[in-house]
Amino acid sequence: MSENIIELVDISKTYDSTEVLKNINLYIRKNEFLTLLGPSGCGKTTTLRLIGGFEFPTKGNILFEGKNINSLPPYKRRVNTVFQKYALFSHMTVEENIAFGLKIKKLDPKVIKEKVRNILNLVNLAGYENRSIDSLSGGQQQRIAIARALVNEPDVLLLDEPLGALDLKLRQDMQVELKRMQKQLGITFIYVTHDQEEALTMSDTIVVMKDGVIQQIGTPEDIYNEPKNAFVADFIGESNIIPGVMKKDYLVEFANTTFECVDKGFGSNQPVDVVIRPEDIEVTEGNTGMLQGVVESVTFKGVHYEMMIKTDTFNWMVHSTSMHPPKSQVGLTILPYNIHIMKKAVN
Ligand SMILES: Nc1ncnc2c1ncn2[C@@H]1O[C@H](COP(=O)(O)OP(=O)(O)OP(=O)(O)O)[C@@H](O)[C@H]1O
Repeated sequence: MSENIIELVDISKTYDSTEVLKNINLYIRKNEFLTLLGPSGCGKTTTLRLIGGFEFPTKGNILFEGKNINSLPPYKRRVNTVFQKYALFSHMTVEENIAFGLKIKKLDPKVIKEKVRNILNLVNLAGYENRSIDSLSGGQQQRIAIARALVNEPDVLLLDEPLGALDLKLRQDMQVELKRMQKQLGITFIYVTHDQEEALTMSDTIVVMKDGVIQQIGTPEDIYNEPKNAFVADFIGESNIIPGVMKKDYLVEFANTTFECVDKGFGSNQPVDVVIRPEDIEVTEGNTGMLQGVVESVTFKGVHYEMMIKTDTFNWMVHSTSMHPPKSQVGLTILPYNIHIMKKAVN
């Protein structure tokens, strides 16, 4: 048996002659926390709905533990879903909401009570059995929605922007809690978000999508440090993206200057995108550095200063813990391993 729990093989999905998923190949390992990340409309929810069985692929195969489940209805898949709108039954108590699926399965009432108690412990809402849904905060309701899915002990939990409606502080707390639950229960989580920070915080694997095409699959570190193209680099964090030309091995030209870089084997005279993170540019005072510029603006961001620095050819965004005042002359230095050479984005 493969260690992949779910495999999407050459999946395409067309709605009214528009192809919204284009040849998706994705292998999801048992017990991993995998996140589908991308801008609105890129096909994240559609991918999740295909896995849940709420939609069927136009082309390709979906495998569960190696077996084709293309035509299996949702209730026969060992998969549960938590949607953004939690869809709890507001006229029922917490216990009735969580027990709903178990009652349908005709489990012994004593077993149901025990399971509800355990799952409420897990989501840190022990003793909430008899509370009405209306009396709970948004964050508590969301935890009940998660508890209701988890109590069925699915092998895979699909989560579609489950924290989207919560405010920032609560969202961050819930991110930590969700991750803890996932590890504790050993369930495979497939998580949809358009929030890059959320994806970086929680995931074992991130799948970056754009216009129905997978742009990159990797660990958060891979995606952040080695983005495959300018789209991924820009989406995953603020970056300086400059058109450049690979001159020959280890040399790239951009901003009218030739820089040493780490060779990617793209060949000579290739047009490329050069991506440089704001925190990877060193700023020094006066007529110094590899490029010379003038500070246009400074914004205090709490941990660092964000400076916009204008050189002859480009406006650079720089993050630094030391501040250089507006209008001051500065030098910029970029080390070879901080110069990321990218292919153009795929469509
Ligand atoms: N039932 C449908 N009929 C027609 N088009 C659809 C249907 N469902 C989704 N689409 C289209 O498919 C594309 C992908 O939608 P999807 O909901 O998967 O994107 P998403 O990445 O989840 O976006 P969001 O973050 O906004 O939810 C969109 O252009 C959407 O309009």
